[in-house]
Amino acid sequence: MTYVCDLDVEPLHRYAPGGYHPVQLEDHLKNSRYTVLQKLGWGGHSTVWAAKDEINKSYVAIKIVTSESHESTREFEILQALTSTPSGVVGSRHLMQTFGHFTLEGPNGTHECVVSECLGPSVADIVENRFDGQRLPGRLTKSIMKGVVESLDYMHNRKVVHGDLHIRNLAFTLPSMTGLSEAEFLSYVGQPEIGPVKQANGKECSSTSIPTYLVAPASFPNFPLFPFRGVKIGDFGESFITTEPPSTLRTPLCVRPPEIIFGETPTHLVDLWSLGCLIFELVVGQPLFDSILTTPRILVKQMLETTRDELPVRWQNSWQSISEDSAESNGPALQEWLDEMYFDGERREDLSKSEIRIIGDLIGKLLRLEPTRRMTTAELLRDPWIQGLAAEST
Ligand SMILES: Nc1ncnc2c1ncn2[C@@H]1O[C@H](COP(=O)(O)OP(=O)(O)OP(=O)(O)O)[C@@H](O)[C@H]1O
Repeated sequence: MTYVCDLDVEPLHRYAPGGYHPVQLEDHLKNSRYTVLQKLGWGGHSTVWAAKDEINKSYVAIKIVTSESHESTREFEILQALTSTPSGVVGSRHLMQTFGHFTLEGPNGTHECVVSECLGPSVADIVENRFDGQRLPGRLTKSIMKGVVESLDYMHNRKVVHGDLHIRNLAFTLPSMTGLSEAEFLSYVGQPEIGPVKQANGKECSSTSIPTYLVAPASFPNFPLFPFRGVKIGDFGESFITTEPPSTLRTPLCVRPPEIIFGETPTHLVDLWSLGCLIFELVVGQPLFDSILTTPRILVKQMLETTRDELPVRWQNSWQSISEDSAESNGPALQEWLDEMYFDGERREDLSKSEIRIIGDLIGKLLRLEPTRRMTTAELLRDPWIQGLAAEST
């Protein structure tokens, strides 16, 4: 049976045994402790909902993982270990707070659920929707950069690797929602927009595995960028402890570190590569490496051109087998590319030429093909320019 819905959201075929749990607004979860009010988003392995916590009279995010995926317990344990530190500790301030986890039985199986703080729109969403796909003001960019470096340093000191760092996984911190009425909360995050699910022949949906309607992710129409409360790193679904690395990572291709492309076991050094890509995209408003229709071959060629590094010897055999032509460098090198992209005469240019030089130098030290040659977060935090930045948070 084929089902259709006019909303362009999570794929309907994933509402099947092993897949997503069919959630409807006003559903009560965990013995009625939580009431679902709005959808926050969805990913390859979960749908995420804003819910009222009837005990604490506050609002939380509940990530309901597909029933075939059992990684959320690990995600919860990592998050809890990271955020159990008092909130004043530098580094932990910029990590999503987590409150608990539970399991949910449904027509598609048993789903693990993680309860965490409700965050606002992602940095990518704000750039797209508020700044017309351009770039954030330089002051925010620098503050976010400092917060992310502090957080990564905090995580790496605790032997935790994020594994999926990019601007879609950075979300703006919301003001406190405790004590707000449901109507006030919804006026803030946005009223739910729903699209009915029908059978392809127009008949009503008859399967219990499939929701009767899908919900668009919250649009946060009244989200004020100022006063700026900082951003937090979310989505710890790929995170791991350095002593228990996975065999690979599912980081989006355009920010995937070269060692993952060449099949090496991930280490904390993957986050340093991703940080270099993230800083470039934050500053410029556009990803460093092509994100559309890219392939590992195109990507590695761009990495060689941009970094002007030699490919480590141990990867050269596999590179020969995937590259059709020689890897000669004919594109712009990193600093040249950063200058060209930042001072393009079309977008906001409120960082100075000397700041762009410093940022280019730091990105260059992170984007080393040989993972062990990358600048560490401890070294970044000793950099005088980084030290002079303020990471705003509440
Ligand atoms: N705590 C939160 N507050 C607000 N929105 C959230 C929160 N957690 C997740 N979201 C939203 O839900 C989306 C999906 O969450 P997340 O990326 O954690 O899911 P995922 O299944 O691990 O995704 P993928 O595996 O595809 O990366 C996010 O992009 C974000 O828009």
